[in-house]
Amino acid sequence: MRNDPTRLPAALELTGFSAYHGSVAAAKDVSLRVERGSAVGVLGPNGAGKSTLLLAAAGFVRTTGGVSIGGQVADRLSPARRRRLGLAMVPQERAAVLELSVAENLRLSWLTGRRATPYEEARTSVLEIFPALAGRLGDPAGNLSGGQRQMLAVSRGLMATCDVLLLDEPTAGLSPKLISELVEAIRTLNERGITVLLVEQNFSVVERTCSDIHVLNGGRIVWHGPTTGIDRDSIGDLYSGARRPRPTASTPPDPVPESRVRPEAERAVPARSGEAEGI
Ligand SMILES: Nc1ncnc2c1ncn2[C@@H]1O[C@H](COP(=O)(O)OP(=O)(O)OP(=O)(O)O)[C@@H](O)[C@H]1O
Repeated sequence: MRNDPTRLPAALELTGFSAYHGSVAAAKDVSLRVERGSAVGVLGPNGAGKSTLLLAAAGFVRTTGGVSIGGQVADRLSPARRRRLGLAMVPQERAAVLELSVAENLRLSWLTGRRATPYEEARTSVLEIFPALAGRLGDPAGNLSGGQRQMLAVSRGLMATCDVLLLDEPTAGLSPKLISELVEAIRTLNERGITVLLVEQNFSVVERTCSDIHVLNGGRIVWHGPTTGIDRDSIGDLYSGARRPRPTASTPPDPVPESRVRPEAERAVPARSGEAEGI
Protein backbone atom coordinates (compact mmCIF):
# COMPACT_ATOMS: atom_id res chain seq x y z
CA MET A 1 0.00 0.00 0.00
CA ARG A 2 1.34 3.39 -0.94
CA ASN A 3 1.41 6.30 1.43
CA ASP A 4 0.46 9.20 -0.80
CA PRO A 5 -1.55 11.95 0.94
CA THR A 6 -2.69 13.38 -2.41
CA ARG A 7 -4.37 10.10 -3.36
CA LEU A 8 -8.16 9.95 -3.13
CA PRO A 9 -9.49 7.38 -0.66
CA ALA A 10 -10.18 4.03 -2.28
CA ALA A 11 -13.77 2.90 -2.72
CA LEU A 12 -12.76 -0.22 -0.83
CA GLU A 13 -9.45 -1.09 0.72
CA LEU A 14 -8.41 -4.25 2.53
CA THR A 15 -5.13 -4.21 4.38
CA GLY A 16 -3.49 -7.29 5.87
CA PHE A 17 -6.98 -8.72 5.86
CA SER A 18 -7.75 -12.26 7.01
CA ALA A 19 -11.19 -13.88 7.26
CA TYR A 20 -12.10 -16.86 9.39
CA HIS A 21 -14.58 -19.69 9.46
CA GLY A 22 -14.24 -20.66 13.12
CA SER A 23 -10.52 -20.71 13.73
CA VAL A 24 -9.65 -21.52 10.10
CA ALA A 25 -8.48 -18.63 7.93
CA ALA A 26 -10.08 -18.83 4.47
CA ALA A 27 -8.56 -15.53 3.34
CA LYS A 28 -5.05 -14.77 4.53
CA ASP A 29 -3.25 -11.47 4.77
CA VAL A 30 -4.96 -10.01 1.72
CA SER A 31 -4.23 -6.44 0.74
CA LEU A 32 -6.12 -4.94 -2.15
CA ARG A 33 -7.29 -1.52 -3.17
CA VAL A 34 -10.31 -0.87 -5.34
CA GLU A 35 -10.18 2.65 -6.73
CA ARG A 36 -13.36 4.70 -7.05
CA GLY A 37 -15.17 4.00 -10.28
CA SER A 38 -13.00 1.02 -11.16
CA ALA A 39 -13.95 -2.59 -11.84
CA VAL A 40 -11.67 -5.16 -10.28
CA GLY A 41 -11.88 -8.93 -10.68
CA VAL A 42 -10.96 -11.69 -8.25
CA LEU A 43 -10.30 -15.05 -9.87
CA GLY A 44 -9.38 -18.32 -8.24
CA PRO A 45 -10.12 -22.03 -8.16
CA ASN A 46 -12.86 -23.61 -6.05
CA GLY A 47 -12.23 -23.12 -2.37
CA ALA A 48 -9.69 -20.34 -2.92
CA GLY A 49 -11.54 -18.08 -0.51
CA LYS A 50 -13.19 -15.74 -3.01
CA SER A 51 -16.70 -15.81 -1.53
CA THR A 52 -15.30 -15.58 1.97
CA LEU A 53 -13.34 -12.49 0.97
CA LEU A 54 -16.48 -10.71 -0.27
CA LEU A 55 -18.59 -11.81 2.69
CA ALA A 56 -15.87 -10.62 5.03
CA ALA A 57 -15.55 -7.23 3.32
CA ALA A 58 -19.32 -6.85 3.71
CA GLY A 59 -19.04 -7.65 7.41
CA PHE A 60 -20.58 -11.14 7.54
CA VAL A 61 -17.46 -13.07 8.57
CA ARG A 62 -14.97 -12.62 11.41
CA THR A 63 -11.85 -10.84 10.23
CA THR A 64 -8.55 -9.37 11.30
CA GLY A 65 -6.75 -6.56 9.52
CA GLY A 66 -8.12 -3.40 8.03
CA VAL A 67 -11.10 -2.61 5.85
CA SER A 68 -12.08 0.86 4.76
CA ILE A 69 -15.01 1.96 2.63
CA GLY A 70 -14.69 5.28 0.84
CA GLY A 71 -11.85 6.15 3.20
CA GLN A 72 -13.85 5.37 6.35
CA VAL A 73 -12.53 2.72 8.70
CA ALA A 74 -15.11 -0.07 8.73
CA ASP A 75 -13.32 -2.92 10.55
CA ARG A 76 -15.78 -3.02 13.40
CA LEU A 77 -18.95 -2.05 11.57
CA SER A 78 -21.96 -4.32 11.13
CA PRO A 79 -23.09 -5.30 7.61
CA ALA A 80 -25.94 -2.77 7.90
CA ARG A 81 -23.53 0.06 8.76
CA ARG A 82 -21.26 -0.92 5.88
CA ARG A 83 -24.31 -0.83 3.60
CA ARG A 84 -24.98 2.69 4.76
CA LEU A 85 -21.43 3.60 3.77
CA GLY A 86 -22.37 2.53 0.25
CA LEU A 87 -21.23 -1.09 0.09
CA ALA A 88 -23.67 -3.64 -1.33
CA MET A 89 -23.13 -7.35 -1.81
CA VAL A 90 -24.82 -9.66 -4.29
CA PRO A 91 -24.25 -13.17 -2.96
CA GLN A 92 -23.88 -16.27 -5.10
CA GLU A 93 -27.33 -17.58 -4.14
CA ARG A 94 -29.22 -15.01 -6.24
CA ALA A 95 -30.99 -13.96 -3.11
CA ALA A 96 -34.54 -12.67 -3.46
CA VAL A 97 -37.76 -13.09 -1.54
CA LEU A 98 -39.36 -15.59 -3.89
CA GLU A 99 -42.94 -15.03 -2.70
CA LEU A 100 -42.72 -11.27 -3.27
CA SER A 101 -43.08 -9.71 -6.68
CA VAL A 102 -40.09 -8.32 -8.54
CA ALA A 103 -41.28 -4.78 -7.75
CA GLU A 104 -41.67 -5.62 -4.06
CA ASN A 105 -38.17 -7.08 -3.97
CA LEU A 106 -36.78 -3.90 -5.47
CA ARG A 107 -38.74 -1.78 -3.01
CA LEU A 108 -37.54 -3.87 -0.06
CA SER A 109 -33.91 -3.48 -1.09
CA TRP A 110 -34.36 0.25 -1.45
CA LEU A 111 -36.01 0.49 1.99
CA THR A 112 -33.20 -1.47 3.68
CA GLY A 113 -30.49 0.35 1.74
CA ARG A 114 -29.04 3.80 1.93
CA ARG A 115 -31.90 5.61 0.17
CA ALA A 116 -29.38 8.02 -1.30
CA THR A 117 -31.57 8.27 -4.41
CA PRO A 118 -35.40 8.56 -4.40
CA TYR A 119 -37.09 5.19 -4.96
CA GLU A 120 -38.60 5.96 -8.38
CA GLU A 121 -35.32 7.30 -9.67
CA ALA A 122 -33.38 4.28 -8.40
CA ARG A 123 -35.92 1.89 -9.93
CA THR A 124 -35.91 3.65 -13.31
CA SER A 125 -32.14 3.53 -13.41
CA VAL A 126 -32.08 -0.19 -12.53
CA LEU A 127 -34.71 -1.05 -15.15
CA GLU A 128 -32.67 0.78 -17.78
CA ILE A 129 -29.81 -1.55 -16.99
CA PHE A 130 -32.04 -4.64 -16.81
CA PRO A 131 -34.93 -3.99 -19.24
CA ALA A 132 -35.88 -7.70 -19.08
CA LEU A 133 -37.20 -7.09 -15.56
CA ALA A 134 -39.48 -4.23 -16.60
CA GLY A 135 -42.09 -6.59 -17.98
CA ARG A 136 -41.96 -8.86 -14.93
CA LEU A 137 -42.47 -6.34 -12.15
CA GLY A 138 -45.75 -7.87 -10.98
CA ASP A 139 -44.56 -11.50 -11.12
CA PRO A 140 -43.36 -13.37 -8.04
CA ALA A 141 -39.56 -13.55 -8.03
CA GLY A 142 -39.91 -17.33 -7.76
CA ASN A 143 -41.35 -17.42 -11.28
CA LEU A 144 -38.28 -15.83 -12.90
CA SER A 145 -35.79 -17.79 -14.98
CA GLY A 146 -32.26 -18.31 -13.59
CA GLY A 147 -30.92 -15.41 -15.64
CA GLN A 148 -33.70 -13.08 -14.59
CA ARG A 149 -33.19 -14.11 -10.95
CA GLN A 150 -29.55 -13.12 -11.28
CA MET A 151 -30.53 -9.78 -12.80
CA LEU A 152 -32.95 -9.24 -9.92
CA ALA A 153 -30.19 -10.09 -7.43
CA VAL A 154 -27.86 -7.49 -8.97
CA SER A 155 -30.74 -5.02 -9.17
CA ARG A 156 -31.39 -5.45 -5.47
CA GLY A 157 -27.77 -4.48 -4.78
CA LEU A 158 -28.18 -1.44 -6.99
CA MET A 159 -31.48 -0.47 -5.33
CA ALA A 160 -29.57 -0.10 -2.07
CA THR A 161 -28.07 2.89 -3.95
CA CYS A 162 -24.54 1.68 -3.43
CA ASP A 163 -21.19 3.14 -4.43
CA VAL A 164 -19.42 -0.22 -4.35
CA LEU A 165 -21.01 -3.43 -5.58
CA LEU A 166 -19.55 -6.80 -4.58
CA LEU A 167 -20.63 -9.48 -7.04
CA ASP A 168 -20.09 -13.15 -6.23
CA GLU A 169 -19.94 -15.28 -9.40
CA PRO A 170 -22.97 -13.62 -11.00
CA THR A 171 -22.63 -15.60 -14.25
CA ALA A 172 -22.47 -19.08 -12.68
CA GLY A 173 -24.88 -21.43 -14.44
CA LEU A 174 -26.04 -18.88 -17.03
CA SER A 175 -26.18 -19.44 -20.79
CA PRO A 176 -23.64 -17.61 -22.99
CA LYS A 177 -26.39 -15.22 -24.14
CA LEU A 178 -27.36 -14.32 -20.58
CA ILE A 179 -23.70 -14.02 -19.61
CA SER A 180 -23.25 -11.47 -22.39
CA GLU A 181 -26.28 -9.53 -21.17
CA LEU A 182 -24.93 -9.53 -17.64
CA VAL A 183 -21.49 -8.46 -18.84
CA GLU A 184 -23.13 -5.52 -20.62
CA ALA A 185 -25.07 -4.64 -17.48
CA ILE A 186 -21.92 -4.71 -15.33
CA ARG A 187 -20.14 -2.49 -17.82
CA THR A 188 -23.07 -0.07 -17.87
CA LEU A 189 -23.37 0.23 -14.12
CA ASN A 190 -19.60 0.68 -13.88
CA GLU A 191 -19.76 3.41 -16.53
CA ARG A 192 -22.41 5.08 -14.39
CA GLY A 193 -19.87 5.37 -11.60
CA ILE A 194 -20.50 2.29 -9.50
CA THR A 195 -17.31 0.64 -8.33
CA VAL A 196 -17.30 -3.12 -8.90
CA LEU A 197 -15.44 -5.91 -7.14
CA LEU A 198 -16.28 -9.03 -9.13
CA VAL A 199 -15.53 -12.58 -8.02
CA GLU A 200 -15.62 -14.98 -10.94
CA GLN A 201 -14.50 -18.37 -12.19
CA ASN A 202 -15.10 -17.27 -15.77
CA PHE A 203 -11.97 -15.51 -17.01
CA SER A 204 -13.64 -14.05 -20.08
CA VAL A 205 -16.26 -12.29 -17.92
CA VAL A 206 -13.51 -10.61 -15.90
CA GLU A 207 -11.59 -9.87 -19.08
CA ARG A 208 -14.63 -8.08 -20.54
CA THR A 209 -15.53 -6.08 -17.44
CA CYS A 210 -12.49 -5.42 -15.25
CA SER A 211 -9.32 -3.38 -15.64
CA ASP A 212 -7.45 -5.22 -12.91
CA ILE A 213 -7.31 -8.75 -11.63
CA HIS A 214 -6.34 -10.38 -8.37
CA VAL A 215 -5.79 -14.12 -8.40
CA LEU A 216 -6.56 -15.84 -5.12
CA ASN A 217 -5.30 -19.31 -4.29
CA GLY A 218 -5.29 -20.97 -0.89
CA GLY A 219 -6.72 -17.77 0.60
CA ARG A 220 -3.78 -15.65 -0.57
CA ILE A 221 -3.37 -13.27 -3.46
CA VAL A 222 -0.81 -14.93 -5.68
CA TRP A 223 -0.91 -12.45 -8.56
CA HIS A 224 -2.34 -9.07 -9.27
CA GLY A 225 -2.03 -6.66 -12.13
CA PRO A 226 -3.84 -5.24 -15.13
CA THR A 227 -6.21 -7.54 -17.02
CA THR A 228 -4.02 -7.12 -20.08
CA GLY A 229 -1.13 -8.64 -18.13
CA ILE A 230 -2.55 -12.13 -17.94
CA ASP A 231 -4.20 -14.64 -20.27
CA ARG A 232 -6.41 -17.69 -19.90
CA ASP A 233 -3.51 -20.19 -19.94
CA SER A 234 -1.58 -18.28 -17.35
CA ILE A 235 -4.61 -18.24 -15.07
CA GLY A 236 -4.90 -22.02 -15.29
CA ASP A 237 -1.21 -22.39 -14.54
CA LEU A 238 -1.52 -20.00 -11.61
CA TYR A 239 -4.33 -22.12 -10.17
CA SER A 240 -2.16 -25.21 -10.33
CA GLY A 241 1.05 -23.40 -9.43
CA ALA A 242 2.65 -24.63 -12.67
CA ARG A 243 4.10 -21.37 -13.91
CA ARG A 244 4.09 -17.62 -13.68
CA PRO A 245 1.91 -15.40 -15.86
CA ARG A 246 3.42 -13.81 -18.94
CA PRO A 247 4.92 -10.40 -18.24
CA THR A 248 2.72 -7.37 -18.75
CA ALA A 249 3.72 -4.51 -21.00
CA SER A 250 2.12 -1.99 -18.64
CA THR A 251 3.83 0.31 -16.15
CA PRO A 252 6.05 -1.68 -13.82
CA PRO A 253 4.41 -2.16 -10.42
CA ASP A 254 5.91 -1.02 -7.13
CA PRO A 255 8.74 -3.16 -5.89
CA VAL A 256 7.93 -5.62 -3.13
CA PRO A 257 10.22 -5.36 -0.11
CA GLU A 258 12.50 -8.40 0.12
CA SER A 259 11.05 -9.32 3.50
CA ARG A 260 7.56 -9.75 1.98
CA VAL A 261 8.63 -12.18 -0.70
CA ARG A 262 8.58 -15.77 0.48
CA PRO A 263 11.27 -18.21 -0.54
CA GLU A 264 10.66 -19.86 -3.93
CA ALA A 265 9.71 -23.23 -2.51
CA GLU A 266 6.91 -21.76 -0.38
CA ARG A 267 5.18 -19.85 -3.12
CA ALA A 268 2.07 -21.04 -4.91
CA VAL A 269 3.52 -19.32 -7.99
CA PRO A 270 6.83 -17.59 -8.51
CA ALA A 271 6.16 -13.98 -7.59
CA ARG A 272 7.08 -11.34 -10.10
CA SER A 273 8.48 -8.28 -8.45
CA GLY A 274 5.55 -6.18 -7.27
CA GLU A 275 2.87 -8.72 -8.07
CA ALA A 276 3.01 -10.84 -4.98
CA GLU A 277 0.85 -9.51 -2.23
CA GLY A 278 0.46 -11.16 1.10
CA ILE A 279 2.87 -13.90 0.21
N1 LIG B 1 -19.43 -21.58 6.38
C1 LIG B 1 -18.24 -22.16 6.31
N2 LIG B 1 -17.76 -22.85 7.37
C2 LIG B 1 -16.54 -23.43 7.32
N3 LIG B 1 -15.71 -23.39 6.27
C3 LIG B 1 -16.15 -22.72 5.18
C4 LIG B 1 -17.42 -22.08 5.15
N4 LIG B 1 -17.57 -21.49 3.94
C5 LIG B 1 -16.44 -21.76 3.25
N5 LIG B 1 -15.59 -22.50 3.99
C6 LIG B 1 -14.26 -22.96 3.60
O1 LIG B 1 -13.46 -21.81 3.32
C7 LIG B 1 -12.64 -22.06 2.18
C8 LIG B 1 -12.91 -20.98 1.14
O2 LIG B 1 -14.26 -21.15 0.68
P1 LIG B 1 -14.93 -20.08 -0.30
O3 LIG B 1 -16.34 -20.50 -0.52
O4 LIG B 1 -14.69 -18.73 0.21
O5 LIG B 1 -14.08 -20.31 -1.63
P2 LIG B 1 -14.41 -19.87 -3.11
O6 LIG B 1 -13.14 -19.45 -3.73
O7 LIG B 1 -15.51 -18.87 -3.11
O8 LIG B 1 -14.92 -21.22 -3.76
P3 LIG B 1 -16.07 -21.43 -4.87
O9 LIG B 1 -15.57 -20.84 -6.13
O10 LIG B 1 -16.19 -22.93 -4.92
O11 LIG B 1 -17.32 -20.77 -4.37
C9 LIG B 1 -12.94 -23.47 1.70
O12 LIG B 1 -11.98 -24.32 2.25
C10 LIG B 1 -14.29 -23.76 2.30
O13 LIG B 1 -14.45 -25.14 2.55
